[in-house]
This record gives sequence, structure tokens and C-alpha cells, in this order.
Amino acid sequence: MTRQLSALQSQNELEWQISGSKSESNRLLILQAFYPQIKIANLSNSNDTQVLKKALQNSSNIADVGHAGTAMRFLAAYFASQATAEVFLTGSQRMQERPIKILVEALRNLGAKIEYAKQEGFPPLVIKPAALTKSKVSLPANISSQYISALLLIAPRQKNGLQIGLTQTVTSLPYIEMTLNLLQQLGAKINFQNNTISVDYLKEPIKNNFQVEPDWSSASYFYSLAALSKTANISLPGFLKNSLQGDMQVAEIYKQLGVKTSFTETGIRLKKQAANNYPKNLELDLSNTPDLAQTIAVSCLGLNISCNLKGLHTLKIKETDRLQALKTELEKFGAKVNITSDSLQLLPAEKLVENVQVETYQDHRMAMAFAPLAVKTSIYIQNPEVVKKSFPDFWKALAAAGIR
Ligand SMILES: O=C(O)C1=C[C@@H](OP(=O)(O)O)[C@@H](O)[C@H](O)C1
Ligand SMILES: C=C(OP(=O)(O)O)C(=O)O
Repeated sequence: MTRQLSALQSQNELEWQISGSKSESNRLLILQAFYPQIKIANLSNSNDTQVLKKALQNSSNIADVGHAGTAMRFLAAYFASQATAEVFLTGSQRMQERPIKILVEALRNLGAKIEYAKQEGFPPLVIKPAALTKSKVSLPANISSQYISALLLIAPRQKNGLQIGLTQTVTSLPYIEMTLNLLQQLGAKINFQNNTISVDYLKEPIKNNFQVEPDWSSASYFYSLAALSKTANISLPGFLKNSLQGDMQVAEIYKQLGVKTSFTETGIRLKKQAANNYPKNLELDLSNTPDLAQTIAVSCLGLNISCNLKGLHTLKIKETDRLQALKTELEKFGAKVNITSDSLQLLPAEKLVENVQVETYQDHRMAMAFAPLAVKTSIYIQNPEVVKKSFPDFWKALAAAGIR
């Protein structure tokens, strides 16, 4: 299926309730599995959250998480810590190409019995009953923060807690901080110093009711829409100034692209400012906010400014190789794009090519990042249903903003 998009207007008025953060939701679901008294309000309606919930409720010994990276990593640690029955943990074809060796090694070092069902280092995993007898482990932190969050989430249930040493340069740090913050709210004693994190055993939580904040990564597409529109007035209820999500950095970044964020009593309001002082070249290090990379690159294409995005070393192992996918699709519009293993440089098109067919590579963020370009030119998005991974209502929200 392909969806043709064009803007009915170039001024966007919209109020949209974005669902709960999938990162917060998936952490809280694991914690709830350990501490069933926890109640979660505003859980994400994303497919990634649905699959995790289902796997936790499922009484069969096969769990299939589809494309959900957090579900795969968090469940690997969760099932390894359970020591009850053997579990076969699998995912989509792409999931079977996303590395998990660092986490499996760390869990094995703690005492887990895990085997690879197909290829060494990749899902599916066969997780056998075994007690986690050790409480100290160290692992490289430069590939995915999800391995570390996975260990942190099981830490308060280990008799002696866990001490986790991080080697290499820590990537996607705000996601580790989000996990630690939730553990702290729960009542777990944590300490993060000199690349060592320790979490103590926690018998009972001191807090039972958790409210998931709306998803800042989903909000990023409205920032792009505002940046590309002549005028925009977009209200997104529920967002807070102090978020656990690193992707709230989008508000700072889009200031440079003419979008002003006001925090109101009910949430945020995005307004387009007069566009007279765009940077000639937008330079950003996105190692803390990798999920914003596609959105920002496409905004720059639409605004006809060049950009130099760094810190993108994790993009190759996400839902698709996002660096290659961006290069291929941005160049269809006439841009010139250079990529390395951790950076992307975009030189915009003199004139945007019209009616481009954007391939999405089973990556929700490819579809959502390119969609706002419809404000500038008519485009086609292939396999638009991919958005359900994180934002099932995305096309409805876009239609409400006047993009059909
Ligand atoms: O912990 C999380 O919720 C996430 C961590 C990030 O992954 P990496 O740590 O692999 O970069 C991010 O890209 C992903 O969408 C969600
Ligand atoms: C990378 C992402 O998710 P995950 O790694 O959890 O599949 C994402 O949502 O952009």
C-alpha cells in the first residue's frame, strides 16, 4: 500500500493528544511484572507496548516481539531472571539481525543459561531456567543503552542487587537515566558514579501509581510539521517541562528551525516564528537523541538548509539501517547526502523533486519523518501502516492538521 500526501493548506492548526511514551510504558510493564501492585495510567497505544504486554501475560513458552527492540532486550533479561520455565524469545526478520550478544554475555556472566536458536549473537534466544547467582557485571555501553536498561530493570529483584560497570563511551544516556529515575521513584536505592551503576534489592515499592507522560519522540513530527509550514499553532496536551524523555530536546533543537514551544497549563503549544535567521548549516550531535535524526534531516531538506548530524553510530542497527535509508530517500528529492558509520551530511536540493515515492523499510520513523514534507511538495509514502510500531494514530493526526 502507498499513501499519497499533499497539504490542504500551509498553515497548521491542530490539537492532538499523543499517547503515552513507549519507552516509559515498556519499562513500567517490566516493573509491574515484578511488583503487580503497580498501576500504570496512560500506557502507550503503540504496537511495541502491545507486544511486550502480551508476552508478559502469555502463559506459553514462546514470545514473539515482532520489531520491538525494547521488548526483545527487556524480556531477555526478565525471562533470564525468572528461572522457572524455558522460553523461546523471537522477533521479526529484522529483529533477528539486531545484535543482542552484549546483553546475553552479561546475563550469562550473572548465571543465566541462554542459547542462540539460529545465529550466534542474534535472536531468537532460548532462555533456560537458571538462577542469577552473581551480582556484578560489566558490559560495553557504546552499542545500545537498551542492554543496560534491561539489566537495571531486573536489578531491584536480585537478592544482592546489581552492580553494573559500563565500558566504552555511553550512548543514548537519557534512556539509562529514564530507567534509573523510574527505579528511584519505585523506591530502589541507586548510585551512578564513574561509569558504575549499582541498584539495591527492593522488596516492596514505595510508589504504586505511575502516570506515563506523552511521547516526545512522537511529538517530533509535529515540530517538523510546524517548521515546514508558513504558520502553525499546534497544541499537544499533557507534555511537561521536566520530562524523563531525552527526546524533549526536540523543543530546543527546533528553536533553531523557527518553532517556538510554550509550556501551558495543559501541555505544549508550538508556533512557527518568522523565518529570517535560519542557520546556514545545522550542526548537531544526536548521540543522546538518536530517534530524532530522521525527523531533523527531513526538516532541513524541506527548509533548504544543510546539516551535519553526528553521533549516529546506533542508527545502523535500528528498525533498518537508518543512515543508508535516509541517504537513499533524501537523494530522491534531489539532495546530496554523505554518510559515514556515525554521521550524515545533507546538502539540500535546489528544487525538491515532486511526487517522490518514499520507501519506509519497515521503519515507522522513515514514514513519519518524511510525511511533513507534504507541506512543501506532493509525496507518496509506501507501507504507511509501519507507523503503528510507535504511533498508530499518526495518519489521523496528520489528517487533522490538514494533510491528506
Ligand atoms: O530504551 C529505550 O526505550 C530506547 C533506547 C534507544 O535505543 P538505543 O539505546 O539502542 O540507542 C532508542 O533509540 C529507542 O527507540 C528506545
Ligand atoms: C529504535 C527504536 O525502537 P526499538 O529499538 O525499541 O525497536 C525506535 O522506536 O526508533
